[in-house]
Amino acid sequence: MTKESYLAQFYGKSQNYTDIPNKWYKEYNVKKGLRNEDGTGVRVGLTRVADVVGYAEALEGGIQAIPGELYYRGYNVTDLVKGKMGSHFGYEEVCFLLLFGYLPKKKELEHFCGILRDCYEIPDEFVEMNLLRMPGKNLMNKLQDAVLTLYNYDDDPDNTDVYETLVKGINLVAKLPSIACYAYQSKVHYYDRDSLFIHYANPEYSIAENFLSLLRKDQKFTDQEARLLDTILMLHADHGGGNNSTFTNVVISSTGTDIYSTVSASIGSLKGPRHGGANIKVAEMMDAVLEDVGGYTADDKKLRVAVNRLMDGKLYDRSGLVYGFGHAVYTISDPRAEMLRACCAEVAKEKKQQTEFVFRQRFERAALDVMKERKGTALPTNVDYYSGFAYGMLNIPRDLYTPLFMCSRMVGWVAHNIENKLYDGRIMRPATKYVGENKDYMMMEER
Ligand SMILES: CC(=O)SCCNC(=O)CCNC(=O)[C@H](O)C(C)(C)COP(=O)(O)OP(=O)(O)OC[C@H]1O[C@@H](n2cnc3c(N)ncnc32)[C@H](O)[C@@H]1OP(=O)(O)O
Ligand SMILES: O=C([O-])CC(=O)C(=O)O
Repeated sequence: MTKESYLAQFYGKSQNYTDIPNKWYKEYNVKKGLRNEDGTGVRVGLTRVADVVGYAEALEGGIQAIPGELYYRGYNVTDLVKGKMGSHFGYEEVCFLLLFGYLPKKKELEHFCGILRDCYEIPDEFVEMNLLRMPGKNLMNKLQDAVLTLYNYDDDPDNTDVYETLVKGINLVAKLPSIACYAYQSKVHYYDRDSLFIHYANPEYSIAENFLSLLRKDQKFTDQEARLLDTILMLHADHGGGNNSTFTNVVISSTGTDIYSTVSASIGSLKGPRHGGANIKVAEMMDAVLEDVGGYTADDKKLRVAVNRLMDGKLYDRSGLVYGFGHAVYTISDPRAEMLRACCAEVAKEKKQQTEFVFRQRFERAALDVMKERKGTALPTNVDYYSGFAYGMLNIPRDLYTPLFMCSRMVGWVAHNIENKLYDGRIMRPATKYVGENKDYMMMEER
């Protein structure tokens, strides 16, 4: 027998000793996934950073489904997105709002943008040693690694004072888009065998403009493209304290560890396909669906069959999931998906990608119908369903979909980290119930 087959044998045998029957969770009142019976999340904190509204309390008890809304520091994100139209870039304004709690005056925003832009530059040796010499085949893993390495570039990395956390956090918000681009160029060069180019960050640019300029060989982009990316960044900047990566952030930070360790853990969480990693899964799933149904002209019946095949684990990754649908808080709709759908409709016209967009909408309708029929409850389209489509129209490669989500969410992680340090501060330490038996140790020869 090989070593591996011994391991498989031990693993098989272990099931007799380690099983936890499902009914015990109910018996011991354990909230699986930190969820209540009705699917709502167990309350683990108080926040004034953002409000994710997906249901109301019904008069007769329980919850009532309502259209989703998202507020940053009390401002509806829809209004924030509308408010920047034709004037400033909105992501920086949202960063200010999330970090400081109020909308900046013009001068305040200018100063804040100046501070951010002063942090864009990445030291040459960091790029050479950590990104070019050590390319990563998955950018989220590489970015975890890069963030941990930034610890070494900080003179006082273990200082976790609130103000220091703010300063270090702003530095990360400013630097990570450039690092993500460079990590991508390195991956493309060394793993995908394509040409390498590394542009320098431009301190005149907003974060969205800077990202497009670093990514493209000719560094050119249109204002419309930068504004679309800016809107996407705004929509991903925060999602309350309960989403997995933000919760991870405060759990880790509650031990008193440094911000680099904390953020690296959040990146690991966001990578998961049931969280931020769903944006890449949607893109791959749509390729599989397109192939399965025979192209864009497939009728609605074929699309419904494809949804059923996905749910039965017979198509794509066999997980049974239709990526880009369902949410832990939103019931009827995710406001970010609604906004992104509208943005995509507009840009698809200009980019002549209406065939793809119409197909995506038709698949969405088929998925919503089939999932409602099979699950008995509506599962909403979530932010990840249209974000990848929008990135695609900006010629942003798939490798960068989840990293872009991460770059945007960094500010939310920092804001919640600070809030938690200020107003909770206690080490997170929930409990588990031991449900095994205690046994007397047996000497080797007695077993
Ligand atoms: C930025 C973000 O993180 S947004 C979410 C991105 N993730 C995805 O798009 C991945 C697909 N979606 C999912 O996996 C889930 O909907 C999650 C993780 C987002 C939410 O999970 P939960 O809140 O635990 O799911 P919920 O309790 O609402 O699910 C109810 C039922 O619908 C099923 N379901 C939920 N979403 C989906 C889906 N997308 N495809 C198929 N079935 C689904 C669940 O399996 C469950 O079925 P069951 O009752 O037969 O066991
Ligand atoms: O809130 C959640 O669980 C997931 C989500 O949409 C996000 O983090 O943006």
